[in-house]
Amino acid sequence: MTAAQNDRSASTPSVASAHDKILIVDFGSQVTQLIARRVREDGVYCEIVPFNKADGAFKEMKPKAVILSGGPASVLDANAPSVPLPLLTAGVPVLGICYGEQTMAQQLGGTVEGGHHREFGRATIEVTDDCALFEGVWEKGGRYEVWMSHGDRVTRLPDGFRGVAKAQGSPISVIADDVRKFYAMQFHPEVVHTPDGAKLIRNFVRKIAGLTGDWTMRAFREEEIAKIRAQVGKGKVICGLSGGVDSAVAAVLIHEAIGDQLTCVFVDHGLLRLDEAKTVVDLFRHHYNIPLVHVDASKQFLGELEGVTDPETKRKTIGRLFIEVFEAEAKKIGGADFLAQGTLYPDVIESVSFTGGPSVTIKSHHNVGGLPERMNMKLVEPLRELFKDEVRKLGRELGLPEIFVGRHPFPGPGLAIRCPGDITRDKLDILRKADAVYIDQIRKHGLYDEIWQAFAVLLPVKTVGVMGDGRTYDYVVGLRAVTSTDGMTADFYQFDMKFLGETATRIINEVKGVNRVVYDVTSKPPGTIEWE
Ligand SMILES: Nc1ncnc2c1ncn2[C@@H]1O[C@H](COP(=O)(O)OP(=O)(O)OP(=O)(O)O)[C@@H](O)[C@H]1O
Ligand SMILES: O=c1[nH]c(=O)c2[nH+]cn([C@@H]3O[C@H](COP(=O)(O)O)[C@@H](O)[C@H]3O)c2[nH]1
Ligand SMILES: NC(=O)CC[C@H](N)C(=O)O
Ligand SMILES: [Mg+2]
Repeated sequence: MTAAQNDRSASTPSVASAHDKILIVDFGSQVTQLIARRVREDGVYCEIVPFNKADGAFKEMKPKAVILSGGPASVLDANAPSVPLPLLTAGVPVLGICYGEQTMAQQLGGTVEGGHHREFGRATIEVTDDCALFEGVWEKGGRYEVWMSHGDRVTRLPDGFRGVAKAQGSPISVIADDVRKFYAMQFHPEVVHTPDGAKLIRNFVRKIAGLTGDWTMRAFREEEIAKIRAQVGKGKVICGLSGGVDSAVAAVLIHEAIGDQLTCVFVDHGLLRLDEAKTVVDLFRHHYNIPLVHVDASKQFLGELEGVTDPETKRKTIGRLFIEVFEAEAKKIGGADFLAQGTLYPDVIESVSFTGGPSVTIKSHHNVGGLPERMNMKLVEPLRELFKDEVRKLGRELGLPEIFVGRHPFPGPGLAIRCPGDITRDKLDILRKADAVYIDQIRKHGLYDEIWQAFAVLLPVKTVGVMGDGRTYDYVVGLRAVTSTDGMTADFYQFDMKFLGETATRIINEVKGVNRVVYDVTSKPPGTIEWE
């Protein structure tokens, strides 16, 4: 297979599953995946499929309802993406969001115009009529806060529709056809900045489309086990195990499915944190009776990364080397047909820009966008549709100890992407020590579980200091800590200054080579969590 085949649609539709399903048609919005989250929070299974594959997926999946995402295109452009017609004539309820509303309105005979009243960010909407979508949430005459991000707007209703809400930049902001159960809105109900958005989506999913909410982590577990068995047959599987939440959950799930056909491989690439290799291997062997190979590949990784400064080159080099190591290990156990990874949905979304409804590549996660073009093993990625908090739930469902489930995420490329610029053993050594002090401080103050992810970064700058009456010219360490639910958006953590001061003092006193510490107060967006 090729890396390009890893498109952002979660997987092939799960025909085997008997659950009520929703098909989300993706027009390339950066927040499409949040629609999926909201739907799943209602206990309803859903899959995201790019608009140009929606026709086939609709036939195969037989969803009970369809949701159309937003997107960067304009329906006024030539060759603008559209909804495959069978989705609009099959008699299933449809919810259009932003671009989804615009294309639905235009395809059904209404008019969309652009260029005059752009609305970005918070906006107020006024409900002008009752509507099934608003039931129990919004009332006629009420004004409510929503989040908008558009330039085009619907200016004439298609036949059968009525307008039920208006906003300043979009006088026909929510449209409804109760007979066909078609509803659409100009704002984004899927983002948390639309405070009642989740309830509106729930009304569509549960009340209007009548789905029952029968999708649970227990069901997911059973279905994935069946899928893994069907995919793998009697083949052998190697699972990349990092000690992180995702690969631990993937390994335990796959082991439940295929038992001793599975071998785990832990790669020490020389980019791990202080004592991490030993801790992970001991911990896993102590809790699980799953064969685990510990490979020391640090020479190979650090050798090839010498002099590499560009973040994407680092990521791609690391992605390729991981696969080389996995393939070598596969040979040693007499060949393996499959490579399992704990890839999650956000890894896929951030890595891939898909053609047709362009969402851009932010960074190539080593396990998705960083994979080499040609690979001998086929991928087994049972968590590819899930968000981190869902994986944690699944981990608890599988009985994994909290020490695995509650761990902060750690990126596969490791300290390589926390050492901007070129990577040397000396720099890695300094970074390891500083990071260990920082995490020790966080644990001592009982803050570990409040924080989603925390780490130190070694900046490629030296500054002047004065220590013991002498001049120093040493590195700067940046500290990062964020809160998040799924890693897609994040806020910096608000430590008190006393904690930061104490931590800076400890780092400078205990780590030779550092004479200054700074704290990163950037949220995501506009920053990302990691620095590269
Ligand atoms: N050191 C490693 N050895 C073997 N496989 C690895 C290693 N680091 C990462 N991987 C593989 O890459 C996948 C993606 O890494 P990622 O860091 O996103 O997940 P994780 O480490 O399992 O969980 P977490 O996000 O909590 O750190 C892992 O699930 C694992 O399959
Ligand atoms: O396994 C991984 N391989 C990667 O290449 C990679 N890049 C980022 N991350 C982790 O993903 C989450 C979001 O990170 P960013 O905000 O930096 O994109 C954070 O939790 C990051 O640590 C990675 N994990
Ligand atoms: N967020 C969106 O879906 C935007 C739709 C369209 N590109 C517009 O600007 O109106
Ligand atoms: Mg990890």
